[in-house]
Amino acid sequence: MSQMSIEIHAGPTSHFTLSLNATTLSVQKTFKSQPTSHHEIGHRYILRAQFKDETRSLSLAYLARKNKASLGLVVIEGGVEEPAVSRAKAWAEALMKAVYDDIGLKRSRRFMVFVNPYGGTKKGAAIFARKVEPIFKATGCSLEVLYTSRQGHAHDVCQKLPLEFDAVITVSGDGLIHEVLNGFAKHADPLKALATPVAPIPTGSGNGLSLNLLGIEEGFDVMAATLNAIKGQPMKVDLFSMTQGGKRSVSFMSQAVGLMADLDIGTDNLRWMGETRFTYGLLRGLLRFKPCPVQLSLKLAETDKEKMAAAVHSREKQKREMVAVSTADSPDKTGVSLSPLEHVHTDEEGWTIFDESILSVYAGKGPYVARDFMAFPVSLPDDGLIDVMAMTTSSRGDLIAAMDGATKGRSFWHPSVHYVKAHAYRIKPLKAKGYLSVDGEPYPFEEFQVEVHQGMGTLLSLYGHYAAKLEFRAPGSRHTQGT
Ligand SMILES: Nc1ncnc2c1ncn2[C@@H]1O[C@H](COP(=O)(O)OP(=O)(O)OP(=O)(O)O)[C@@H](O)[C@H]1O
Repeated sequence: MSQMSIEIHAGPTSHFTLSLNATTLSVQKTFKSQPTSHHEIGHRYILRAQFKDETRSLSLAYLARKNKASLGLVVIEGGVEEPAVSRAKAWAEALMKAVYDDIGLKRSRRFMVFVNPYGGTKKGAAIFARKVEPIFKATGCSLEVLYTSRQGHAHDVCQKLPLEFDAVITVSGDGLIHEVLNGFAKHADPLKALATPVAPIPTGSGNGLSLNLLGIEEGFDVMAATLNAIKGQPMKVDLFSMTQGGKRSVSFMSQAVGLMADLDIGTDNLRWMGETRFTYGLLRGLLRFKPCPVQLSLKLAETDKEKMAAAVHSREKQKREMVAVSTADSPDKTGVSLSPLEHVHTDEEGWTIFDESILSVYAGKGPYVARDFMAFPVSLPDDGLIDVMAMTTSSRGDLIAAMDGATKGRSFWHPSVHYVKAHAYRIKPLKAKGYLSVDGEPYPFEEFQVEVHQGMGTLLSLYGHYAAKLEFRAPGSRHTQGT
C-alpha cells in the first residue's frame, strides 16, 4: 500500500496529518505551524474512521498506550476543507478496508454482552460502563447488554439465545463463561450455539481464559480484552463433557479435586482478596497436606513429558507461518444434539488406574488457570486431549519445590508432578466429603467422568493460539517422564 495522507483541522491553529501505511497509521499533530506529538498506530489498534457529511469532519478512533501503561481510547476529529471532501471519504474507506475487510474481519460487530456485577471484586458493571462500552460505541458495534441478576441467569438466556450475534461477551470471570457454554449446550441447536465465539472481558478473580487468550501481560487488561472482542478471529477449541449421576455438563477449562479444589472453592469466602486468595489457598493446602482419597482412572494418550513439550514446540513453529484461522476455514456445525459421548461409564477396556495416594487431581486445557499458576503449560487448544496432573502424598518437601515456578509452568517438569494427556478420565471418591471444582464452580463431590470433544467450542483470539510462553526444561535438569 502506498502512503495515503489527509489533513484534518482540529482548530484555527492546529491540524492533524494522518498517513495510512501498510501496517501503521501515522498521526502527526501540528500546532501554530510547529509539529508537536507524533504517534504510529498499528492497524490492529485502529477501531474506526468515519467521514461525517453533516459536520464535514473526519473522526478517527483507536487504542493507544499512554505513558507505556494500559491501553486507552483516543478519538480525534477535525474538519475537512471542501475540495478535500471526496479524498477524505476515500481515505476513511481505505483505512477501514485495510484494518477490517482485507484481513477478513467484519466491521461493527454485533455483540450479546453479559455483565456479572458480582464477579471478582464486584467492579464488573462499573468497568463495563466506564471502559468497555465507550470503546464498543466508538467502533460502531451494536450491543445487547444484560446485567445478570442471579447465578444461572446467563445460562438460562443462552439456552434460548437467537443465534444472530457475532460473539458473546462475558464481563466477569471464568464462572460466567461456564454458564454461557452450558446454556449453549442445552440450546435447540447446540453445535451451532457453541460455534458462536465467546470473548471474555476479565473482571473476575482468576480470569484464566482471558490470560490464555491475551497472555500474562495483558490477560487482566480489560482494554486489550475489548480489542480482542472487536478484532479477534474465531479460534476453535476443545470442550469437555463432564458426566455425573447421569447429568452431562460442559467444561472448558478445568476440573479439580483435593488441594487444587480446596484452594478455589474452599476460599470462596475470601473473594475480597481478589486473586490473592488462590495463593493463600495453595499455601494453606500445602501446609495441611491432606490426602484426597479418590480413585483416578485414565484413558491415556501420552505419558512422555518431552513429547508433550515437543508437540507445543512444533505448534509454535506452525504458528509463525499461520495467519489466524478465519470462520471460512471452519464451517459451522449444526445439529439437534451435542457430539455423542464415546467413553461410556461402563466401558472398562483400555483404562489405566493410577494407584498412588492422591493429594490432588487437576485436569484441563489452557496453560493458565490463574495469573500465578500455569497449570497446563503443554496443553493445546484443539488436540482432542485433556491434560491431567496428579499430585501424590509422597513428599511435602518435593511438592513445595514443585510449586516453585508454578507461575511459569515449571511444576510440569518436576518429577513428583504426574502429568499425562488423556482422551478421558474418571474420578471415584473413596470418602464422602470433599470439593469438586469445575471451571472454578462448585459441583457435588461424587463420581464423575470427563471426555474431550475436539473443536466443539469457539473463542475469539488475536493470535490464533494460546498466548502463553512454554518454558522449556532447564538444561542439565533431571529427565522427567509421566506417571
Ligand atoms: N448477579 C449475580 N449474582 C450472584 N452471582 C452471580 C450473578 N451473576 C453471575 N453469578 C455467578 O457468580 C459466580 C462468580 O462469577 P465468575 O466466576 O465469573 O467470577 P469469579 O469467580 O470472581 O472469577 P473467576 O471464575 O475467574 O475466578 C459464578 O458462579 C456466576 O454464575
